[in-house]
Amino acid sequence: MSTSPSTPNTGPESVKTVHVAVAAVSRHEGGREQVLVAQRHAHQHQGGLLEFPGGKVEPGESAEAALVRELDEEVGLRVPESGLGFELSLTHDYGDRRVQLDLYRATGFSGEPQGREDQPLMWLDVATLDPGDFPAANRRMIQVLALPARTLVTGAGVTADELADRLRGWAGSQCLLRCPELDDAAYQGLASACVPVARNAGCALVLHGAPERLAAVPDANGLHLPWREARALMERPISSAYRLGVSCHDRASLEHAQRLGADYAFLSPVRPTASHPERSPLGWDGFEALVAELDLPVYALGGVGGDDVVESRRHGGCGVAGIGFWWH
Ligand SMILES: Nc1nc2c([nH]c(=O)n2[C@H]2C[C@H](O)[C@@H](COP(=O)(O)OP(=O)(O)OP(=O)(O)O)O2)c(=O)[nH]1
Repeated sequence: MSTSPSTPNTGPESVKTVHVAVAAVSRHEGGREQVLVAQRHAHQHQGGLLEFPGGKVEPGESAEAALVRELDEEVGLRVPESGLGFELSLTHDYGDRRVQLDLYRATGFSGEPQGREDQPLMWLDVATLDPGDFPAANRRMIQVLALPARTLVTGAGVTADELADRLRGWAGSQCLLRCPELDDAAYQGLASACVPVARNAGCALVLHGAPERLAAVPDANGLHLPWREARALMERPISSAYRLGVSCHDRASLEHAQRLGADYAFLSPVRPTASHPERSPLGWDGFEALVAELDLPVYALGGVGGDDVVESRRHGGCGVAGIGFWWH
């Protein structure tokens, strides 16, 4: 699942790798993020399916320049390169064609979208995109778009006021309120105070612990199960209207999280950490080996930095989680 340059396959059944740049052209409607989606013509490769606008990168052209050109040619939008944020690069083998897809999020654009190649266009909510409507390579792209790149785990002794201070500058992230020192009553009081704080900061607030904690503070955005809670469950304990995460350390726990219908998992430790010196780090290759083949977005946790998002995604992850990179 790692990225690879668009070099030709030299194997016996040589299939050329086509380098394609695509954009999730993004807008906000009623507080929800929507992206522009087109339907591929029936005669095209992966015809009839939905796609993100974009196209092949010409020889000598950068992916960004290709996107600026394609978005104008295909959907009549003017997007400066500065309006493109890199999200993910992946390769996918369709058997008859191998594609390297570079996904960008386009936030700064002007013009009204129009299907210049007579392709139907629509704005769809990111949270409800159905990977089954898209080519297979888009599954991971959709998972990555639907989740924040960073999960900020709170440090010891957090208060609502301190959280308000610390969340400044982290809009768009997900905050995990982790307070192992608090009993349920104290946690409920703190969580209730933190819901508006996170909302004002533009962050999703995910509670940590047993499902009852979310039932007590239903305005939170989700629940993260420590492994000791997740292991005892046979099915998803909360509605799909909430985000569900699970802490995992090995393949068996990741597969269990996937069976539970989790929306994401943490996998740790990727690097050595002071908090768990007894656990041997997976390293990025170990991380990749565990998440490959899974159909579950996984955050890299343990000694990772806020800038390791691209590294995580290069190794099959959806982003990074941690305390150290934002709390200290
Ligand atoms: N534009 C776009 N292409 C995608 C997505 N997902 C995905 O697998 N692809 C694949 C389908 C195609 O094999 C390739 C894009 O090629 P293209 O649209 O420029 O060219 P094409 O195959 O339609 O036409 P041709 O020039 O090969 O005849 O990338 C996506 O979301 N958007």
